[in-house]
Amino acid sequence: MPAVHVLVPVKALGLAKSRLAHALEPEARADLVLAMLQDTLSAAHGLDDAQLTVITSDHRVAAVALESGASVLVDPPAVRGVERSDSLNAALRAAAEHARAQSAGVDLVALQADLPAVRSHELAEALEEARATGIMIVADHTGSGTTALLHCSTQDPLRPQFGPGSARRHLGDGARAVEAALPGLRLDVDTVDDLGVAVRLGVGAATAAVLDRIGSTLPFPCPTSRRPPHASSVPDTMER
Ligand SMILES: Nc1nc2c(ncn2[C@@H]2O[C@H](COP(=O)(O)OP(=O)(O)OP(=O)(O)O)[C@@H](O)[C@H]2O)c(=O)[nH]1
Ligand SMILES: C=C(OP(=O)(O)O)C(=O)O
Repeated sequence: MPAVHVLVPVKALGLAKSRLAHALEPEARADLVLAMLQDTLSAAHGLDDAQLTVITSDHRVAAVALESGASVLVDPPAVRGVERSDSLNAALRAAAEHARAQSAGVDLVALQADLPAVRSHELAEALEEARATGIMIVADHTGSGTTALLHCSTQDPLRPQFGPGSARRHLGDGARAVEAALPGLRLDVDTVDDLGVAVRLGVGAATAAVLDRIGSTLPFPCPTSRRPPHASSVPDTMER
């Protein structure tokens, strides 16, 4: 039985990363989404005793997830193919129930899929804090969103409230905020500016390779700097 089950939701590629649509053609955007997912999963695989599940209804996303060693859960039927405001949280609730049915006491982490600069040690640090505290969030680099909801040492059902302004909702619902800096874990990439910051922090190998191929129109230098495989310190170019 795993000690922690990491749940990573990804919507259909045709709908994903609409805030990058002005800068990248649909196929390039899809490739970038898949690459950021790969790098996020690689970092999560570095956690001790972890099981990973990607929740998606997209076959290309599912293929990348399976190749990385994650399990795949299809979106629950009520939300499949429908852009409803709560479909993301419904998908996470269903996945959390599934994970708990497999292993009642498992810790849960609902993790964003667009964290190309995240490091395993950042996830481990957040998890350690949550194991001592209970329910915690990692707020995103803007302070308003949530990149991870950690649900440790509790039998309560997961209550994900992702979406714009989610940090405040999670905190209002009793979650505590992880205080450590964790710049890669906080950097969810939604805009071209976010992507530029991620490149300066050092993105994972999959994202770097895609940016090297598609990034000629982006306003920062590609080829990108790849992060060292076992980097444990934060570069001083870091921005939050
Ligand atoms: N499985 C699943 N994942 C979802 C769903 N809706 C959103 N997601 C994922 O949840 C995360 C945050 O979603 P959004 O902010 O709506 O979408 P995004 O693709 O990150 O960016 P925008 O299109 O620019 O809003 C992304 O990783 C999405 O792929 C859903 O209905 N089902
Ligand atoms: C869904 C969220 O983030 P974003 O829309 O930035 O991907 C969130 O922060 O809850």
